Amino acid sequence: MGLQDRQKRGFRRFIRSFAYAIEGLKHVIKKEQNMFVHIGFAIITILFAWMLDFPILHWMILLLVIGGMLSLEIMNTAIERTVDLITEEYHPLAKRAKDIAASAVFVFGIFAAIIGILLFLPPLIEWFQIVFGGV
Ligand SMILES: Nc1ncnc2c1ncn2[C@@H]1O[C@H](COP(=O)(O)OP(=O)(O)OP(=O)(O)O)[C@@H](O)[C@H]1O
Repeated sequence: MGLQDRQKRGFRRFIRSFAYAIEGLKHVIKKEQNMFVHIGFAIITILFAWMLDFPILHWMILLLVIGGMLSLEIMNTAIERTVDLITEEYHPLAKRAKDIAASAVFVFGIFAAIIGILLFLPPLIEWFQIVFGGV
């Protein structure tokens, strides 16, 4: 969207904003190693949830956590790039901004891991008991 288009409204602008969002998404997937790792974990957890036949409520929690984690990582990347745009020199405030943005991902990651344990541990224990219980 050109800067001159900012005042325009309407459906075409709405659709174009989707195209720009997809452009941003493609960029982080291709260029950001952390994003690659998060997507890998997301795929593995979804496969496990499917194998363990998660109930609908557990699927909803899992997808919410995955969506939150990926969105936060994308927002962290946006903040990193904005800081890089402002300065390429070492600056304590640039460090502070990047570290704080990264800490948001870290905090969400800790809670995502706890939720993951709460969701996966009981059905995994049950699965082990069924498979190895008779041994
Ligand atoms: N301009 C800067 N001034 C001071 N410290 C910085 C600056 N840029 C980065 N840092 C510090 O270095 C760390 C790593 O930054 P770097 O730019 O290498 O990676 P990133 O921006 O965190 O992520 P990516 O590897 O995806 O670019 C930051 O978290 C921050 O602590």
